[in-house]
Amino acid sequence: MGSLENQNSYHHTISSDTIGKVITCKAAVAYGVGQPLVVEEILVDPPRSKEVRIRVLFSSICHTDLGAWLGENEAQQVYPRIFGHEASGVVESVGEGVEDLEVGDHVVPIFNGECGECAYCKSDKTNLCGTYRVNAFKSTMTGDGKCRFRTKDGDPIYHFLNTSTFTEYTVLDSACVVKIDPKAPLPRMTLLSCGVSTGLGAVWNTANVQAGASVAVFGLGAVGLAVVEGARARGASTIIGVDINPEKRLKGQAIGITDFLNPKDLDKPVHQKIREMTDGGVQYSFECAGNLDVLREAFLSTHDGWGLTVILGIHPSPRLLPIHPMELFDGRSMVGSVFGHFKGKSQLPQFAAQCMNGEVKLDEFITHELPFVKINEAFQLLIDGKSLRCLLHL
Ligand SMILES: NC(=O)c1ccc[n+]([C@@H]2O[C@H](COP(=O)([O-])OP(=O)(O)OC[C@H]3O[C@@H](n4cnc5c(N)ncnc54)[C@H](O)[C@@H]3O)[C@@H](O)[C@H]2O)c1
Ligand SMILES: [Zn+2]
Ligand SMILES: [Zn+2]
Repeated sequence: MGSLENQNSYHHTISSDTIGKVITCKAAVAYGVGQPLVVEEILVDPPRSKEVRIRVLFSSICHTDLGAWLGENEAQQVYPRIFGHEASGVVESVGEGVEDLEVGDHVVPIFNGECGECAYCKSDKTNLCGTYRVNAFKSTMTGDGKCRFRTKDGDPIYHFLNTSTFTEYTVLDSACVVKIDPKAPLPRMTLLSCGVSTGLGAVWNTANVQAGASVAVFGLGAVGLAVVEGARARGASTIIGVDINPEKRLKGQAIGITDFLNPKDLDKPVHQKIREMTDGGVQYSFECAGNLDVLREAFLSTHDGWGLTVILGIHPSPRLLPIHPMELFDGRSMVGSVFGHFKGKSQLPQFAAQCMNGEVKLDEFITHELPFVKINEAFQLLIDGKSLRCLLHL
């Protein structure tokens, strides 16, 4: 395992020997809520019509994987299952009818697919595809409703978020695979598969933050810090980072927060403090902690009349929004953002170019690297608040 920089010229040779055949490879299989993942050999079927099989080279762990594995957030509880949705890799083979991808292409999977043809894909108001949108309650392939993974005993292993990347080989609908410039460093492109695109996109596409704006970001994990990076790149003049983990202050400052607040250190609710600091409230707040009490604080931190709160965190059921409808009469609004409102297949290549030319800085986001077999350690780093993204080498 070399350093990140060495891998910027990473190349993986794909042999044609496996095309059309079942592949035996290593995967990290979840057998139950919160149980350590088991790294073992599984069988991966060839891709069927409009599907693609990928050799996953790098995968990182997003809080959504953690929440699903802990049974905390909205997700179907079916086992055995292969989690993981933030990755990069190379196309090993393509099924019938796949025209835009070929063997050897460098790709990132997207959990929120884009068919390009349905009413949703043709609308510029949404990035939710009618067929391939993210669905936490789906655990099989779209085409035939079956699994492409099996245990060595032949039992099905279920899929997760259209992707399942904690495995050396995975099968995806081609609508959920984005081709990336082969010159782009794959280790860093892994971040574009979820966390960084989600955070940046929420600022650029969902809120459309402009230069000079004031912003508050609640939860400084990879998603929240990508919001910070997006706000910095747009020239926001005030970027307040809020986190209960004091270690996030330095990380936030390295990327671009102008102020850090730890709600535990305050003698008043954090929204009151933010309103005092910003002459009545920030223009934009972003909830990236997945906590409804935090969401209420984020909502009340914005200025009345024009404040906008963007929800990025995934919230547990069955609680509902923590606001009274009359509070909306004060002119604050709230909107959800999935995958930063990026239409993955059509817009991610351009975003990747902006990351490569330095407009967006990705340096701070990969804090750890581990071999795939140490995946449970990587989960623990995220649970303990020590890592932003731990890059697993498969
Ligand atoms: N909308 C989407 O498309 C999308 C995509 C990716 C992730 N997510 C969700 O975004 C959230 C963040 O993901 P991540 O990978 O950055 O997670 P993370 O675990 O790395 O970061 C979460 C941060 O929130 C902080 N936090 C926890 N409780 C808090 C509180 N009460 N007040 C302030 N800060 C608090 C933690 O200390 C941590 O720094 C998760 O809920 C995840 O499921 C949504
Ligand atoms: Zn994610
Ligand atoms: Zn579509």
